[in-house]
Amino acid sequence: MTPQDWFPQSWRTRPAAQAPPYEDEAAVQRATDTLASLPPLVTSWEIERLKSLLAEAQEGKRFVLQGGDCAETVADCRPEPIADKLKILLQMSLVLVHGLRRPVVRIGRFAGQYAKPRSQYIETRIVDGKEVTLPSYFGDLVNRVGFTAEERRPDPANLVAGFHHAALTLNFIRALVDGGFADLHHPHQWDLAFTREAALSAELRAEYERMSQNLSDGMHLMEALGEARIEELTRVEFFTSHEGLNLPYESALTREVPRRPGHYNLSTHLPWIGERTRALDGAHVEFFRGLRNPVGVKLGPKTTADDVRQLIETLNPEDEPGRLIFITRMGAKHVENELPRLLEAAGRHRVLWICDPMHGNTHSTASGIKTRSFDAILEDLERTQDVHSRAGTWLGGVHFELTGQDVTECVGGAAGLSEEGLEANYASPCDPRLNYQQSLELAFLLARRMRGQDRGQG
Ligand SMILES: O=C[C@H](O)[C@H](O)COP(=O)(O)O
Ligand SMILES: C=C(OP(=O)(O)O)C(=O)O
Ligand SMILES: [Mn+2]
Repeated sequence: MTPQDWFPQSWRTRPAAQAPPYEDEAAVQRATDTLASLPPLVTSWEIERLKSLLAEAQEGKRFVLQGGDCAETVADCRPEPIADKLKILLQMSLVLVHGLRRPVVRIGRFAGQYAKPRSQYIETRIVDGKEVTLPSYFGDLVNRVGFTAEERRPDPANLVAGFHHAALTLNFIRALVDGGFADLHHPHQWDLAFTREAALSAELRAEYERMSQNLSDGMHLMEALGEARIEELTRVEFFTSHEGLNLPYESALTREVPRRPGHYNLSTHLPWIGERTRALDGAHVEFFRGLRNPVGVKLGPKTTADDVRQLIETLNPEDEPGRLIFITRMGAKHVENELPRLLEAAGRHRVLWICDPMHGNTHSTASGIKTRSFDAILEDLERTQDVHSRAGTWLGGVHFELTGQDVTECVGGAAGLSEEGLEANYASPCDPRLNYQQSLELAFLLARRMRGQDRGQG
């Protein structure tokens, strides 16, 4: 079960891209020793269950909704942002269940999405008239976003602090879900405070209310008829995911478990490898190949057919169902040119294709604010769907950077957020997220379109 020559630390023999510039290796070792001694965040049972659901998504029987912050922060480890994130993911999943007539697998980018790869390792700003250069912000697992030498110093103590905040986040999510917060019979409970205010257009609000009423009526009818699948359709589960970037952290939480072969990364259900760290001979691919978790790999427009074939060969040599996810993030302009050859290269191997329409569509405004346009995000999704449907492959999910809060980070959407409006509430420490309304609107547009395509095929 454990691949040849692999052990949780075997990645150390390979070059690790994006490794934080820690100054005190002994302090890193102390932090990882602490992590290795603590109880894990998730269990192998949950991981195997997710893998079986992903296997069904590969076959076109389910759809995956993966979303959350670009960079989680310990400052936002508070009840409202966490509950609002669950609510928007629940609302979106309801729209998708209704539109696609398929169960949706909900996977948060949360409870550990604290490590960020960066384009530049250093950042220069003018402070009090002087040029100051400091390390970039690499996520709260490494340093802090504030622009002082102390905050930007990679501090190994953040590895343990990040783990504790991931545990608090997950504990709250589990309590909410187990306590009935996410019960599909009562979708009105998930309304965000501002749903009834101006945040949703009247048209979308009416459509959402009609749909949740229909769904709720339908469920009660199915229950009355003793429909067996109702339990399956209404059971709400959340799984966690994050970029498995910081290998000292990830490997400290990778363990053998009683009664199952192999090693599990018990820091999350679904770790993924980022676009910047997927080198075939690099440390991340080496580490991931030995995990029993399902694993994701981000694929950008420069990915070659050969990369795809070798990633499949290295990460899923036995073609295990539900094991390998390719998260394509081409950018609206590149999808049609670059995606078809990757689908062809994967051939008949078992892969779950998910579209991340965020990371290929980032640009900066003239005043230097990072943003994404709603239209480009939608276009990326639509083109990706079209390429899949022409190739006869199933687009099995979507991956968004989003928040349940009313931020102003991406432009466009029904409310017509303009570049001038971005500064009103731009809160992300890294990439721009869809706000509540933009997220729900996208779910509606996607569900309508996929339903139309389904009808067209049927
Ligand atoms: O989330 C993805 C990356 O960490 C992010 O896009 C990097 O942003 P940068 O190009 O500003 O470094
Ligand atoms: C770093 C990320 O994306 P990518 O690796 O696709 O650039 C991310 O999803 O936050
Ligand atoms: Mn991002």
